[in-house]
Amino acid sequence: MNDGHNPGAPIVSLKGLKRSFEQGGHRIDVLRDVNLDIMPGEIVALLGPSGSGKSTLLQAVGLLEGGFEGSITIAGSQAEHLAGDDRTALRRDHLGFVYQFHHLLPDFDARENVIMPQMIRGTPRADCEARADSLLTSLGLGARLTHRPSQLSGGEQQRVAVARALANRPTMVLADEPTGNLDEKTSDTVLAQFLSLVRGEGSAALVATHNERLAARMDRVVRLKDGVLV
Ligand SMILES: Nc1ncnc2c1ncn2[C@@H]1O[C@H](COP(=O)(O)OP(=O)(O)OP(=O)(O)O)[C@@H](O)[C@H]1O
Repeated sequence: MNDGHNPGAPIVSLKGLKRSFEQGGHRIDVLRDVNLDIMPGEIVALLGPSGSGKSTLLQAVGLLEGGFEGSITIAGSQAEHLAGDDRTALRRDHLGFVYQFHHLLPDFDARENVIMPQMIRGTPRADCEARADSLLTSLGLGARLTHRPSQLSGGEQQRVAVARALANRPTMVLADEPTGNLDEKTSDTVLAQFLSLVRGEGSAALVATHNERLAARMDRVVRLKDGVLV
């Protein structure tokens, strides 16, 4: 991982982050001045009404989109101007992603979906499979390793996506409404498993949600309002 990172420093630091979009000839300032430090291992809930910019903020931290102003530091690296392979490497070495919809590959089974990020990194297949089986088993899917997404329930699919996000031992997991597509009971179970796994792994996390009750289970809650965190 990044080796210039001082363990006492934030894993993510945003300073003066701004993002605007043109909509119907108008400019809307979605992020006006976002400042946020997340420490290693800290799990932060990102709350805000629909359209307040939660996904936009996660895209900034995930180095998924350009067009931001301000400073984005990830694991000690100044990331906002990184491009190409350097940007990809920082993302691959430090970040894991979970979305509202699982985005699993339909033709691959649970284990194969989870090993994918590690294979891309060049980890030997046997090590990838051992890691995948251990993650899936700790999420209660030990008997589902060779099931394809279509053979799994929504909650099971989302747990596979959680295992995939953690496969490379990310320093930080970015989750955008990770249980937003599940019924309340399943959402509670999957979120509890997600939080316990992330804590056990020592990863930090930034989790966008509408759900105050779920947010209260995290270490800290930040709220996006009118383009700033309050
Ligand atoms: N690529 C884009 N082009 C134009 N406008 C955009 C773009 N992406 C986001 N927006 C606008 O930015 C605002 C914030 O969107 P964003 O998806 O970040 O909100 P959100 O808080 O994640 O919402 P939700 O909770 O509904 O997912 C919205 O008004 C949206 O329409």
